[in-house]
Amino acid sequence: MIIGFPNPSLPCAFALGPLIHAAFLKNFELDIYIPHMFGVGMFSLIGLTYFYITHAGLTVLASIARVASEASCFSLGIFTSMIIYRLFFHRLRRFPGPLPARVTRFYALHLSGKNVQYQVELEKLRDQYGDFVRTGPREIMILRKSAVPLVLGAQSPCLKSTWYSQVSRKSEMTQLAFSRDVLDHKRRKKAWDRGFSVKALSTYQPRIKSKVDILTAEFLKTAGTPKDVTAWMMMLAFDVMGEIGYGKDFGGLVTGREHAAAKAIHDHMTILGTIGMVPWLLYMIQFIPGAAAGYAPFFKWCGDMIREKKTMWDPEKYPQDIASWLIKAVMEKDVSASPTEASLTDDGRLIIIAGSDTSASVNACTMFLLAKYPHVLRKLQRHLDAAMPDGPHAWSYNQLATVTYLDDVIKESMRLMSPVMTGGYRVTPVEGLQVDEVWIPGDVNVFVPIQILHTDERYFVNPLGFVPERWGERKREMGTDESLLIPFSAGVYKCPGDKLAMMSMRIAISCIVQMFDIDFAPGETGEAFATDRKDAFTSVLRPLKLVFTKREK
Ligand code: HEM
Repeated sequence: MIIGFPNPSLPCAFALGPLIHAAFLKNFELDIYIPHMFGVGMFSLIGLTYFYITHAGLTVLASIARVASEASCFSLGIFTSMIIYRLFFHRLRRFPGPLPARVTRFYALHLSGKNVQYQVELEKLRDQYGDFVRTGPREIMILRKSAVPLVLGAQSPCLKSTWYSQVSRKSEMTQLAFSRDVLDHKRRKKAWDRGFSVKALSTYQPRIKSKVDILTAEFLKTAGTPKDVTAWMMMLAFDVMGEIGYGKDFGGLVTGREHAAAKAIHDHMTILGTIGMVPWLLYMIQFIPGAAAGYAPFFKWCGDMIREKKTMWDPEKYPQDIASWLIKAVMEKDVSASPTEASLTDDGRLIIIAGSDTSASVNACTMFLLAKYPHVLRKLQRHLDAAMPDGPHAWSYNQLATVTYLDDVIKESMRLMSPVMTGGYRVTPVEGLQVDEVWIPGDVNVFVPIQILHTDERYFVNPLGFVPERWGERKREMGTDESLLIPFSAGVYKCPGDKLAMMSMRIAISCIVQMFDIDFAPGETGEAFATDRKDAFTSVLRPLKLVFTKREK
């Protein structure tokens, strides 16, 4: 018997749920406050239990049982309210989409978790529901070419969505890519851009070539025997980014083994890519002791490198790598400087994460496509031979500028097998966004899935064919719209490393193609490689066995 004390009945606890939801939860960007809510929830439960024991004369067990049933009723009230609201009253209620997706982000996690091929699941949703699909309680996937400038373009009013708060909700504590503060992002991007200037790129070019030389020497040594290009292109990309990013050698190409830092990233990529479907879940995982332990070698490597570079800083020396450009801004207290030690270290990780898997994926996919379409390989070889008739010894980056077909091949490879498949999530401005005949309300997450757009038959003739000529000699005939090729995204959040990536891919692909014929290894069809690409924000590829045979003169 409790006399004179608050005695909330179970119906009261249930009724409190919708009240809290209507007054508080539904009006905030909850994703980033989930840990706080858990904290408040736990604190309240313990407090209430203590109260019933000390002030209401209940035994410990009775008190726990009572709080548990009240908490269950309260949760039931909240979830019932949420479900009813999301289904029948939400501003997106009229948009088509699967029922569970309207209710919870966990449905996206379920779709992604099936086979880590979210891009395939999204394609099915597009086929079933059309160009505007409600893929989450407050998320719309848009498949219209007019959405590209509106959502991603330089003049777009859309900002980065909650997806980018998965590490911290404070921009000054995170890497550039996760900065949601417009001014912070704009300021900091200038430091990155300096690291990709024409002059900086010219210092990187011979160093990339020297890494590619190690790779081609290895291919030459073992010519005719099957090579896993997925693994080798990854080691090349990491060695390149170690060199260009930090002036350090990961040593993958020489040892033939993945560096511990690289392995730390790859071991967790698919799981993190999937959990990222529910950004607040990913945000919370970092608070679980030991959950990020697998990443430790990578975090340590980047942290050590940044510290070492700061200690050895020489203001007189022209920066030789991307990290040095970022550190230069910090040392000179430039406005573009990474604001905190934490954000600088996180930027340091971004250098490797952003620059390696993406380029590795394009290189491996291009090798696959050249093996599958030998007439394209032959044509590219003819163009390279014409530009550099004296063969590999006369290879020159300047001469490559005349081989426009090389860029056509790379672009077509990125169109057909985009290394970033789904792409960045944005949030609409308060006044909403008009896309053709459809008005999307404000404060709604939107995205244009890159891979599906790239293979949309309305926008690309023969969308599943590998036709590099669509970017060159047949551009007009095929009506190619370059603005719809967005492997590097677009607008203010566009990849600043695009020119470095293009340079690096040009060097790698031209050197390999100039020296070798490329075929599938016996028993390898490339079928699984092509169809089983995982979508972990950047793509994760299966091994692919190819044979590189030295070309006859
Ligand atoms: C083929 C290679 C590459 C592809 C396809 C690619 C693709 C992308 C895409 C799609 C984004 C935007 C992601 C979003 O909207 O959230 C991005 C951002 C970024 N990329 Fe790349 N990238 C590549 C290579 C590189 C390289 C070599 C670097 C050099 C370190 C780099 C650095 C960055 C950075 C710093 C951002 C964040 C930009 C921002 O938030 O403003 N990327 N990249």
